Amino acid sequence: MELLKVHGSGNDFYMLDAQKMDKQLSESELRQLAINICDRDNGLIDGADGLLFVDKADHEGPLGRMRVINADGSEASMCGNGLRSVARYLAEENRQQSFSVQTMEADLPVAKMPDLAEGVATYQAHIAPVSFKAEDLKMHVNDGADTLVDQAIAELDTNLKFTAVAVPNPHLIAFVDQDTLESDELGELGRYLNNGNNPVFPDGVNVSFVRIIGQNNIFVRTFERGVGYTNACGTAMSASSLVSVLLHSDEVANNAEITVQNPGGIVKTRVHHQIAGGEDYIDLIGNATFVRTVNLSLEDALNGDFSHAVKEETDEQKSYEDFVAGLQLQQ
Ligand SMILES: N[C@@H](CCC[C@H](N)C(=O)O)C(=O)O
Repeated sequence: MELLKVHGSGNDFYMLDAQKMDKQLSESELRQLAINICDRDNGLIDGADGLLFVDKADHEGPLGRMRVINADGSEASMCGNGLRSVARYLAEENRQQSFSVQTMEADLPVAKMPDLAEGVATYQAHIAPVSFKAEDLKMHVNDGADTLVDQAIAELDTNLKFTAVAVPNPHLIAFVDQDTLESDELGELGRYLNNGNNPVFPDGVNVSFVRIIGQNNIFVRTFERGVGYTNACGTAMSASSLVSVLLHSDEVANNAEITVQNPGGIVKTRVHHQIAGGEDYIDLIGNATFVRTVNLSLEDALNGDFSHAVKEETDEQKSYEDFVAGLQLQQ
């Protein structure tokens, strides 16, 4: 079995192509594989934030299908950073540069973009569908409110105001100052809202703190459902860009290129908020770095034995690190 280690802005995954396997995985095997491989202490090399499972699409149109399994074995409906790496993988396997990828709720357009820097392969992913409805978020706040936009949550012990949006995985977003951004208040919220038995988000939620740095320039830090703190979360950065346009349009503009800084580097977004009606969507542009290939037996991986894994590093991680080091990032 060959796995490909990839990342988008430091949000890292192992990618597995079902069509290159000699047996079909059961659902329980897929989840156990994700849990074993992603473990940061005992997993495959340095572990990962999740497993990207690539397969052929089950209908005409898309070039392939992406499923994303979090490090805890839960499956999510979408993965923005992962979709860019899947797009690159399918582009190179099929010699195409613009196509769609089947995801849980939609076939999403993806495209190769000009490299952000030498050796930094760059792709764009279309992030949609977008919903602010409590039922789509599986959210129960403020006595059954239908939406949550720039409001306090009565059920939480915090003075912060939040906006909840599904893209389509669920995100809870608050604008904060630098001190709060650097505190563990994000972790406290994230751990509680993903503890599996809270009344607010019983299925969990990705929680992000956002600081507006300047004109069309934001910083996003995320505690992810099913993972914990990550270097970046593509859907969270996309959702945060949309909410920034809605609530801070004087600083973050619709239909403009937004720089989104994160602990793992940067991405670019472009929000398409359909003022005259129509579906909102966000373009997410950023690196799709291939770090290494790893060969190991499926049996070993399912047993959590990685002692016989054979790895081959690329030189792309150095290119990405040089790119980030060269950025004039504002904190
Ligand atoms: N990091 C991903 C999101 C992965 C799924 C998320 N943790 C969830 O459970 O919704 C991204 O880049 O969007």
